[in-house]
Amino acid sequence: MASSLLSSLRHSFTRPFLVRGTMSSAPSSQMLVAVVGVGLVGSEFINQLLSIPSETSPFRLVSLTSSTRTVFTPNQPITSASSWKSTLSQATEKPDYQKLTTDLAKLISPSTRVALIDNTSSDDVAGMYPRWLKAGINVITPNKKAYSGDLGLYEKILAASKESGARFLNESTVGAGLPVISTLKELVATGDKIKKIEGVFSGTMSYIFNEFSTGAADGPSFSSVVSIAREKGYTEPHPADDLNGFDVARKLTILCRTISLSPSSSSSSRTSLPSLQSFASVQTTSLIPKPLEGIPTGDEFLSRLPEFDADFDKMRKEASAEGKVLRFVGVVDPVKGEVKAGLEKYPVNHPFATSLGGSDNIIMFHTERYSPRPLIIQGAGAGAAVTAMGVLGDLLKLI
Ligand SMILES: NC(=O)C1=CN([C@@H]2O[C@H](COP(=O)(O)OP(=O)(O)OC[C@H]3O[C@@H](n4cnc5c(N)ncnc54)[C@H](OP(=O)(O)O)[C@@H]3O)[C@@H](O)[C@H]2O)C=CC1
Ligand SMILES: N[C@@H](CC=O)C(=O)O
Ligand code: NA
Repeated sequence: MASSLLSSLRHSFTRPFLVRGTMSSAPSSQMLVAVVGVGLVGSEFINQLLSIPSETSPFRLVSLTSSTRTVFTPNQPITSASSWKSTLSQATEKPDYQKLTTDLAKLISPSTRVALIDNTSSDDVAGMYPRWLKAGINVITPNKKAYSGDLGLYEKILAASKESGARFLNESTVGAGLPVISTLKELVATGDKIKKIEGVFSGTMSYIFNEFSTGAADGPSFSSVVSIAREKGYTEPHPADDLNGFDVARKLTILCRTISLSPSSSSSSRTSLPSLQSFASVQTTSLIPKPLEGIPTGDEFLSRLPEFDADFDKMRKEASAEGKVLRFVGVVDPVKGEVKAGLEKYPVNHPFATSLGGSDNIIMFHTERYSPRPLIIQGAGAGAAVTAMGVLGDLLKLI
C-alpha cells in the first residue's frame, strides 16, 4: 500500500532539498520521523518504514530512542534496515525527552514537518504528548496509555493539538491495524448514531479462548495457551495487563472518547455514555487469580499460573455442558449508558465461536444506518506486523 501510494506522489514530491547544509535528492516537502520504543512493534515499524524506496519517500528517520539509548541524526537520516539496531546499540547518549522535544521542534519549517512515533507502553512517554503536540510535533502511537488514562491528560492532548494544529493518530490502539478508529470517526463525523459497539477486542484473549474453549469439555491447559500467546507477541509486555481485562477496558475507553470527539456526533449518543475518568471506570471482570495479583514480572506471573489451571478447566467444562464456549468481550452501549468488559458464554454456533481464529478481533458497529445488521470488522487484532502497519498507515495519513 505504502509504495503504490507513494509512487503516485513521486512527481509532486521529488526535488532537491536542504537540511542543515546537506544537499540530497529527496522530496521537497518532508516528514522527519522520530521513533521512541524499538521492541516488537517498534522494530517492525522501522523495517516497514525503511522498506519504502527512499527516492519516493517523504519520510526521513532522524531519531531512535530505546529505554536506555538515543540517537538524533537529522543530517544523516537512518536508511538501513540491517544496521539501525547496531547504530542504536552503539549510541552513548541516554534518552532525554526534553532535549528531544527541543531538537525536533527546531527542525520544523514550512517545508518540514515532524512526527514522533511512540511504540512503547510507557506512561512517562505518553505523558509527553501534550508537550510534543504543543511544539508542533505530530504524535502517532499504538500505546493506549494516554488516550485511555486520566481524563486530564487526554484533555491536555486535545487542547495542545488544537492549539498547534499538530495531529495525534492512534489507529493501532484498538484492533491493531484493523480500521476501527478511522471507521468510527467516519461514522460519527458523517452523522450516524452509534447504538452499540460490541466485540472481541483483545488479540490475546481471542487467541487464548479460541484455543482453550472450543466447545469440548477438555483441551490444552489455560496456562499453556497464555504462554503461547506471549511467545507469539500478542500480549502486553506483562501478560497480566491482558488477563485483568484492563487492555480491553482501555480500548473501550478510547472508543467512547472517539465517539465524544466528533462535534457532529449526535448529542444523544454523546450524553448517554458515562463520562469515563479513565479506563478504571469501565466495569471490568479480571481473570487474574487473587494470589497472582500484583506480581511484578511477566515471567514470575507465568511460572505461577499453572497453579490455577484446574479453576479454568472447571469453567470450560461448565460452558461445554451448556453447549457453549467462553469468550472475553467488550461492549460500548450509548443507549443503555453501559461500558463493560468480561468473560461471557456463547452458543457453539455463535459468530464469536465459529468465525474467530488466532488473534482475531471482531468488532460490530450497530448504528442507526447499519441496522438491523451491524457493520463488522474482523481480522488479526494483535501481532507486530499488523500493529506496525496501522502505525505506518497513520503516518501516511499525515501526508
Ligand atoms: N504487540 C501487539 O500486538 C500490539 C501492541 N500494541 C501496543 O504497542 C506498544 C508496543 O508493544 P510491543 O512492541 O508489543 O511491546 P514491547 O515490550 O516489545 O516493546 C516496548 C518497547 O518500549 C521500550 N520502552 C519502554 N519504556 C521506554 C521509554 N521510557 N523510552 C523508550 N523506550 C521505552 C521497551 O524497552 P525495554 O525492553 O528496554 O524496556 C520495549 O523495547 C504497546 O503500547 C502495546 O500496547 C498495540 C496493538 C497490538
Ligand atoms: N495485548 C493486546 C495487543 C494489542 O492491543 C491484545 O492482545 O489485543
Ligand atoms: Na485499529
